[in-house]
Amino acid sequence: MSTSDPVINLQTLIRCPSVTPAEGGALSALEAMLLPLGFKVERMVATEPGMPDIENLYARLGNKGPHLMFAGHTDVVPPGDEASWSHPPFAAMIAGGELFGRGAVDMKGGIACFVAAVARHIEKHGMPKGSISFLITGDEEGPAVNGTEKLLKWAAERGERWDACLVGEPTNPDALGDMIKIGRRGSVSGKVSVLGVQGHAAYPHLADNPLRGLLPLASALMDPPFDTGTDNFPPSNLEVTSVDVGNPATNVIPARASFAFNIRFNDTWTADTVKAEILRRLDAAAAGSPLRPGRDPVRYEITWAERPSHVFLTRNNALIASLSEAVETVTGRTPQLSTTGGTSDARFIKDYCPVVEFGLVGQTMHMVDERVALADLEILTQIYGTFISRWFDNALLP
Ligand SMILES: N[C@@H](CCC[C@H](NC(=O)CCC(=O)O)C(=O)O)C(=O)O
Ligand SMILES: [Zn+2]
Ligand SMILES: [Zn+2]
Repeated sequence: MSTSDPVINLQTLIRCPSVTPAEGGALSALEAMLLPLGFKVERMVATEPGMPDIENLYARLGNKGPHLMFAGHTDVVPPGDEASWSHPPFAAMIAGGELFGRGAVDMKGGIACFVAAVARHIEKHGMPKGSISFLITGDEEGPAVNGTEKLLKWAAERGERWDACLVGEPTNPDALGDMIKIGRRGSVSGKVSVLGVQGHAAYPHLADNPLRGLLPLASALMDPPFDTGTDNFPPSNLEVTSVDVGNPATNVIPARASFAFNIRFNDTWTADTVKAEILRRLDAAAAGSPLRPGRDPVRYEITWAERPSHVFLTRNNALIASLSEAVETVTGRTPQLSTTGGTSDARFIKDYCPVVEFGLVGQTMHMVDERVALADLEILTQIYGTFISRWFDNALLP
């Protein structure tokens, strides 16, 4: 099997229906691509009480340093309404110069190009001047509890050490060469419950409507802005993502009402300081709510989602330069170095080695008719190949 063609690699991967948490044959297909290239491939199943077991894969080519890791995920989000797709989501059909299928850009496409780039490197230059590893999880789109975080720990406990990592998530907004991600904002979620007194809607003086308290508390979290951004990060931003009362009766004032929120925060904050600011805002709004004249302060409870995601910025100039130069060499374009968007598994990898992210154009990720231009698969393979050569050359400089 020729693994130097990213289109064939991607068709093979898309035809494995690996919707989280199913492995769907995707890791086995990847293993079959890596073994003939000389990789030592290991499969690791991660478990957590109350959660589905997840299959992950770690593969290494070479046994000396320097050591470059490629990281990503083979799990995909569900296809949604399959009848709405122009081509079946797991058929990997090609039409009009594009390859259609769930995971085409997020991010089986990135993995297909990793493999093709390594295969071509070996064909052209022989074995790499150090080691290349693939750290691939089946739990990125899900809770991410049995995925990259555990796989890294498992590999590190077996003595694995890495000098740098490239994550192949789709980082480009419009065209290949637009954007490299060099860090990510942090993320904290929580739920606020406002406590009231249940009663008859026609006798409100006998009750205490929690919705009158909820509105100023929710507003106080969203405005004013937490900051205006920093040198390396966009502004922090909090969104109220859900309001829940669960009251089926129109003539009953409910006993409690709650709202959920999520904040993406920059390096002005840590998870702890941003939580403290959220509490400060809630307390101020609860005490001074203009919607409750003459009443006691709003009573509320808050629960935080279990695991915050921490903000990070990669400062390894050699790694960033190797990737930027590779993008420029192949596309003629200078990529923006960005920390925009959501979090990724790079938030776990940054604890082990410097990490950057570059992949396909993300416009159709998670959508019906997710698809990638065949030309982009070829270009990304060339970028990854150029990056491999440059990174090892830089890493081996005296
Ligand atoms: N489900 C995971 C983490 C969710 C990560 C998610 N990331 C993206 O959507 C990537 C988008 C981008 O590249 O900008 C997010 O930011 O919510 C968990 O709960 O840990
Ligand atoms: Zn992804
Ligand atoms: Zn995704």
